[in-house]
Amino acid sequence: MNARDRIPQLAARLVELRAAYYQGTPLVADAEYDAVEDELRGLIEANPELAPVPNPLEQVGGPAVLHAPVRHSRPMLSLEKATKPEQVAAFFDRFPGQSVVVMPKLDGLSLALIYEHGRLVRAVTRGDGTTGEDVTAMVRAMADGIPERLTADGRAEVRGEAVMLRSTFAAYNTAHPDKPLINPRNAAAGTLRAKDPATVAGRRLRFFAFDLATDTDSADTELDRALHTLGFTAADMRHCADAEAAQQAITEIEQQRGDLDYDLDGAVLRLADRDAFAAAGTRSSSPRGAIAFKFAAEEKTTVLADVVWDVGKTGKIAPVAWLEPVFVGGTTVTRATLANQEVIRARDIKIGDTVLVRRAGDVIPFVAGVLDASKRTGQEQEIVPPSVCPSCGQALIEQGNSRELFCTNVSCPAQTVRRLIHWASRAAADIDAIGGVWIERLAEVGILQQPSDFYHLTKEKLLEFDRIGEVSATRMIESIDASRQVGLRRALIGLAIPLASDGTAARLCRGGFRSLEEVAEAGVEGLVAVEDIGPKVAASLIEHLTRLRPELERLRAAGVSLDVRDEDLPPVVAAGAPLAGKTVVITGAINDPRTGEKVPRPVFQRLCEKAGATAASSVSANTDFLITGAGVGDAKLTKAAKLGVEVVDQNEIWQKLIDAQVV
Ligand SMILES: NC(=O)c1ccc[n+]([C@@H]2O[C@H](COP(=O)([O-])OP(=O)(O)OC[C@H]3O[C@@H](n4cnc5c(N)ncnc54)[C@H](O)[C@@H]3O)[C@@H](O)[C@H]2O)c1
Ligand SMILES: [Zn+2]
Repeated sequence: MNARDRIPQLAARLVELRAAYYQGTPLVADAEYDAVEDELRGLIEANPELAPVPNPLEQVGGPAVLHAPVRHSRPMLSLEKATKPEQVAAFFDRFPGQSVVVMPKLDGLSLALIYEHGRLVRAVTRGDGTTGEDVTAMVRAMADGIPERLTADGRAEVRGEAVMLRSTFAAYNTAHPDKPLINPRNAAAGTLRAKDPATVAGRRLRFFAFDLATDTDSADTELDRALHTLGFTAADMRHCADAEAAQQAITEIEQQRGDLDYDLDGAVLRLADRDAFAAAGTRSSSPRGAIAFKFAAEEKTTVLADVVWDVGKTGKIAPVAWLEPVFVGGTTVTRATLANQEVIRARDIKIGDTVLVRRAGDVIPFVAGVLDASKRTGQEQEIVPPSVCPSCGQALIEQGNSRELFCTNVSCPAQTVRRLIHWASRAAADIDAIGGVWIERLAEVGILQQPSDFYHLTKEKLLEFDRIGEVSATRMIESIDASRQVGLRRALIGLAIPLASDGTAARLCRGGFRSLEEVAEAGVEGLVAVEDIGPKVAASLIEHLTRLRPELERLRAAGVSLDVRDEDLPPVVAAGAPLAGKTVVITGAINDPRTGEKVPRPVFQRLCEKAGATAASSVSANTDFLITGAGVGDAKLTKAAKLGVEVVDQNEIWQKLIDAQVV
């Protein structure tokens, strides 16, 4: 199609997509929307005379269909996009000698907060950039990080992004399987659009500031200091003197992306000095003093080709989406979880649908829902949960609010394979020379049925298989031999007992149990006496360890150690322990300052414990120190500041550990 026809078509599509998006019902994922914008931009650049009037690329946001319109004192604009280092360098060249801040481009919705004589008088959405909507009441009710009063005279306008934290989003969806939110951005927009805070309980938002204008010059001209002094949490700004430093900061933000508690879709570069930013002025739809560097999309749409019900190691039967391959979150995804039948029902997902796939951070790829049901052709098929186990045929049972399905047949073949694979996994016995495919094969022919069977495999038996040669057979046997030292904690993990987590196994070791048999004999009362082990977990442990008693005996007979290992014992507190009596929370990446080597967090935690500290997993009023490594998320720091918890850099702690000869 020629540009003359294509341009108006793309322009109309943009208008349509924006309208839907700003209404809170996007029709496509952002990546697809951006592709339409990019194509249109490219065509107009090549054919400027064909630019549509009006040109949607020079307009901001969505249509102003607003209940309570408020005109902005100055437009709320988009940002010019950059994808290449050259564009970052060009930005620096435009502003020689200026300091630039690089910060995450938060994926929420922008708000303008207006303060008069130090009081919050109005909170307004961006709207079409010229006119926004008054959302003051909902912002007051639902958003954290927005002070009601400021020590600022005259008029002050703070702009920033209201986001739903990923943790809030996840907690809400767990608590409301029947009315799930599709992604944090949409959820934030929907929350502020609600008429009544009661209908959106549990959906709190957080505000991060990135812009400030005042009509007096009392505030600092440096943006982040000024925002901080006023009592705002600003977007995490890093000062960069040149393009190279900025590129480095962008890379860092992208690497941290998975560890942060909010979605971000890029990094923003902006002149650090407020006056310089204002003086740089604006283009039709973006300020000149800032650009946005885009990251790879964490959400894309693709076709749901099929749903397969997968049998897990504890017998849970979970729906797995088979997808047309899609590049999202940095990899090609072909499988994603659909969680359970309630999620499928609540999100109204059918086979053949174009679905939104989300892969953010370390979370397993997830089918978030169907964006545009009008794409349906009528050929889509209902996803029907099985009534019997796809592996053994036993009738399934349903459990819990989300009606999870379970096969309770202990000799179910699929479960057997899953359990064997789990026993061999790194967190458990770590038999790394035998992969899942071989475990499945050995289980099929009946040689492997339970963990103890690994220890009766011989090289001769393995060599009977066509595709196992001398070298791999030797490696397999060596790997099995090494795993005999598995010990109490990892053996318990390897047995995959429902409700018992890796943490449970660690707590039992620290609680003084010396062997798996001792745990099995302790009774429910004996186990709940251990800190942080509840009655349900204890009951499950006793039930399953009693059932597994003969297997424990077989493992022992095969020379497998089920005794506690030294490294899992409660730490011996060093004399003159420098952290005695302190409760600490560790966050960020930890590196040994003497070697610069990365130190896994559990290892560092153990060192702190040896120095007398008690480690906790989240910051509370009881925390003495928040120990920070590299790349710490704002959420924890903010919480620490709020609770008056002292924030201590890892290097200070390392010094104490070194001085006390703990390391
Ligand atoms: N899926 C869809 O159909 C659809 C439709 C329209 C727009 N979109 C998405 O919306 C976005 C485009 O919106 P846009 O062009 O209005 O915005 P933009 O990408 O140009 O960015 C401007 C916005 O970034 C936000 N922001 C976040 N952190 C910031 C920071 N640290 N400093 C400054 N601003 C910050 C502000 O809210 C500001 O309004 C794109 O990501 C696009 O994919 C999607
Ligand atoms: Zn089964």
